[in-house]
Amino acid sequence: MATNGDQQATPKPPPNPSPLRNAKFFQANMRILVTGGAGFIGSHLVDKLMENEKNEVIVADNYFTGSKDNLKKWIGHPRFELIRHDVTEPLLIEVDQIYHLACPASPIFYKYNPVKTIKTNVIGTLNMLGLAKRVGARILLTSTSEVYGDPLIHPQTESYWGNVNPIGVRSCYDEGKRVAETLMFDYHRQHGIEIRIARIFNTYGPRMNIDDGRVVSNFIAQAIRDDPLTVQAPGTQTRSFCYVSDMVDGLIRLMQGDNTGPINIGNPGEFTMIELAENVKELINPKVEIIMVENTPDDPRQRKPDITKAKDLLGWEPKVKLRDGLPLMEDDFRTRLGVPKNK
Ligand SMILES: NC(=O)c1ccc[n+]([C@@H]2O[C@H](COP(=O)([O-])OP(=O)(O)OC[C@H]3O[C@@H](n4cnc5c(N)ncnc54)[C@H](O)[C@@H]3O)[C@@H](O)[C@H]2O)c1
Ligand SMILES: O=c1ccn([C@@H]2O[C@H](COP(=O)(O)OP(=O)(O)O[C@H]3OC[C@@H](O)[C@H](O)[C@H]3O)[C@@H](O)[C@H]2O)c(=O)[nH]1
Repeated sequence: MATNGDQQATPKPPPNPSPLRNAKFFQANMRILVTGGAGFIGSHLVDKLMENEKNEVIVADNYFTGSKDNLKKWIGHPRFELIRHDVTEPLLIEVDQIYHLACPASPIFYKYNPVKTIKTNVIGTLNMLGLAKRVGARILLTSTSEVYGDPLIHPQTESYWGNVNPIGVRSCYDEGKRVAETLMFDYHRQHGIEIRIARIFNTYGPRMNIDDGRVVSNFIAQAIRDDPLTVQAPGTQTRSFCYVSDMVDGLIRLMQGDNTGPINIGNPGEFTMIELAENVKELINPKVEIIMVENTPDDPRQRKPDITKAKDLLGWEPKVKLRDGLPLMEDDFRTRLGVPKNK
């Protein structure tokens, strides 16, 4: 273990912000870009940012795993703009803040085209840092608990450097995010860019793609369809699940605060995948079967955030327990699948 990134930093003063920030006739006080804003977390973040009438929100998304449907209530709103854009290409706009989320997050999707995933993480982050540098914007990267790989310390603190396979099938994502974090700190140290890094732990909630492939969405869709819940062997591997409203609150606090991070944002409540399946069965469909299926390579065996930094520096901790969050997601999945509760 060694010192954390933000302790090593000797930041230069940030470049001048865009003159638009203080322009007399500028409609909104804060123009915010959300890359990946048509996705699961991004669209909930947009909802929250749009609640503030002083915010103007621009979403840039290539719709690989996201959808315009997630943003339909904002399309046509005067403070909202949606751009079909791939972050591996430069983007020339004027903004004050950048929430950089664009990247497929479900293992099935990020492994589908690994070269594109690593380009999104590396070239996409370079492009967004270039934009931040040109206009003097503050930029937040949604990094991941996957930077800890298959962690050898538990729970994971931000000072842990991780245990990552650099040539494995998950590397396009976890090594990609690690390079993205490096780029963030190099732009911070070399160019004085204001950076924020969130290390997000498994997040769930309404609007996840039904066939997203991640465990919570899989189990809920399976329970509603009366299909067996597919626990991947051995089933004793653990994850800690954060409800999306808590996640969005944490991201906004990090962006608005004074700390570069990296800061873990996640819910420390830890469950084995067998326990998660049992909870879904009990809450959603007591008749459903639980089966064991084959796992994929390099699946991390344990994962739980130490959130001391988030509590101390952001005054943040999650409020929604798993057993309260699952039914909220069930309602959304039932509506989209067209299967009412008492069919
Ligand atoms: N949900 C989680 O559990 C979790 C955990 C850790 C980190 N994260 C990070 O949070 C962010 C959002 O995750 P999510 O769960 O909302 O995933 P998601 O797949 O629902 O959303 C990702 C969005 O990025 C867009 N996108 C992908 N590649 C792009 C590209 N090249 N150019 C432009 N847009 C692109 C997708 O179309 C989608 O709208 C990601 O950066 C992910 O790595 C999520
Ligand atoms: O149907 C399933 C799907 C998954 N699983 C298991 O559930 C666990 C979680 O798998 P997920 O695919 O939901 O997500 P992972 O935790 O592996 O990766 C996630 O981590 C954090 C983020 O960066 C990303 O959203 C994603 O990479 C794994 O142990 C997996 O083997 C099942 O038991 N059954």
